[in-house]
Amino acid sequence: MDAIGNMSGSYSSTVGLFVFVITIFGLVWFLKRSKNLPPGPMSPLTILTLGEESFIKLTQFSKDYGPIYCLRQGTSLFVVLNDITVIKAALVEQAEVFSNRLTSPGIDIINDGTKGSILFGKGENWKEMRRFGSQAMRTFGIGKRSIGKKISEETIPLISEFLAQEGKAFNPNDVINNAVSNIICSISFGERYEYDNVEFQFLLSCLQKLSTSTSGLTMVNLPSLLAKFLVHIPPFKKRVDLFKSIQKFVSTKVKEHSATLDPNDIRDIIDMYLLEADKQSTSDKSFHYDINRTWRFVQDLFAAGSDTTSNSLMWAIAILCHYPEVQEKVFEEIKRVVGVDRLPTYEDKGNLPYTEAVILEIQRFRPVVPLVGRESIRDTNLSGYFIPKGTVILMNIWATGHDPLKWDDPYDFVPERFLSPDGGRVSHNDSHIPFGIGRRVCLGESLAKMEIFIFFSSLVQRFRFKVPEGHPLPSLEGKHGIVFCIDPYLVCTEPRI
Ligand code: HEM
Repeated sequence: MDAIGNMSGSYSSTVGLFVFVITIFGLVWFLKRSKNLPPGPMSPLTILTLGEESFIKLTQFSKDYGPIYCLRQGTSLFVVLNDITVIKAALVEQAEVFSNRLTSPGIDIINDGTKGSILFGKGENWKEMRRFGSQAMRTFGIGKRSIGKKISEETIPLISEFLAQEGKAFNPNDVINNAVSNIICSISFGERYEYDNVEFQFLLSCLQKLSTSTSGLTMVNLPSLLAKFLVHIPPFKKRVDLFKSIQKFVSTKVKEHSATLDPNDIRDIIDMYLLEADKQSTSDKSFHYDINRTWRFVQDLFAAGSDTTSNSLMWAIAILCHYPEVQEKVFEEIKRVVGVDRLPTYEDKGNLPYTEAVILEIQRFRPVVPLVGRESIRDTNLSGYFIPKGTVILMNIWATGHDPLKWDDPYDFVPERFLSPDGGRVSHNDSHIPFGIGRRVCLGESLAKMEIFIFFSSLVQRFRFKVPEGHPLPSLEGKHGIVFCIDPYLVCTEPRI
């Protein structure tokens, strides 16, 4: 018995020693890795307490901790980049290290996987989708089949809808969203829809519900096992069902396109995708294109391009109501340069510097994507600090646009800051990055600029926007989901022509 007792005693002291050594090693490893991290608040719950205006609170932290600092949520490390110098040092000078989007196996499950996704894709799959997306944008966005003409055509029903309100108070959100989404329908499906089309409205309602349903910073730690369970219960189940509806919608279009595909006449993005899928089926390259995942690419375009552009226009109209003198100056410039007998086109932009400066200032003053999440794919050094692999990187676009070292009176709305002293030219500021920066810069930047310019200048040419009598000015506080949205408001229009 004594021998057995001695054996078990020496066994437990060996295990105890082993645990002790592992703990010491773990502690040394942790301290080594924690050494030289950027400064930041110590609480492991800071991210959870940020709430809706996370980008504003994150900007305030930079007053205490500087342009680069870190936060923790449980075991996840977040590094926030708040000025253009650190953002360029990371996302441009070390583009490869920071080229992954913020995601996790858990989030990926909730989002129905990332295969074929340009927005959330990683590694080689993302690179191929990005190459494909850039080619698609060149061809259907700004290239030979210029979308400028289609956007100008879409202003006609848009203006009709505004006229149909006959000056009564209304919320312009739905009609603007119809026009903007129709542009993505044109490049993706090769067709636009009437605004009362049931199919179209069904698609938009799914996309709308998806963009407001659960997701975000606080889910970074979501374990895959839990995510696999959550997708079967509300509200996550609803998200999965919405994905299925969009998949069904796009798959019908894919079938129709397959049946009529002519490789010599590529009509839209679905045709381009089908052709790539066909090419890859006969090559020995790894398989990136899957016809059953076409919907994912198209859905990403809507997800990234619809709410962002609509909300930019919604902010624009609200801001014009707040600054009627700016609205009059834009109208006067358009009247002088373009006249009132035709609608402005994208080609007029170079001759309308004040109009362009107002658009740039709207995007600085109220950036619709104030915060962008990325992830480091390996250990690295940034601005003298150690950044471990897997760190969540937050690019604070709000902070760069409101940096007092780069802008005079950053919280004031002053379009002239984007003009040369004589007002004849637009002048740029490198801290103005509403479309992000680096390898994952907005794929639809050129398209969005075109849409915003054409819709905005056409609406201002045709209407004077006013707050309905007895109503308050639209609130400029906004709500931060994935997109920084303006709160619903009412406006009325006075036709100018
Ligand atoms: C006012 C309108 C828009 C704004 C402010 C905006 C802004 C942004 C921003 C900040 C990013 C992240 C960039 C980064 O990580 O550095 C992004 C990504 C993206 N945007 Fe836009 N966007 C707009 C419109 C559009 C449109 C119209 C489309 C296409 C139809 C589009 C497609 C995309 C895509 C596909 C990505 C992901 C790119 C990637 O991960 O490689 N966006 N956008």
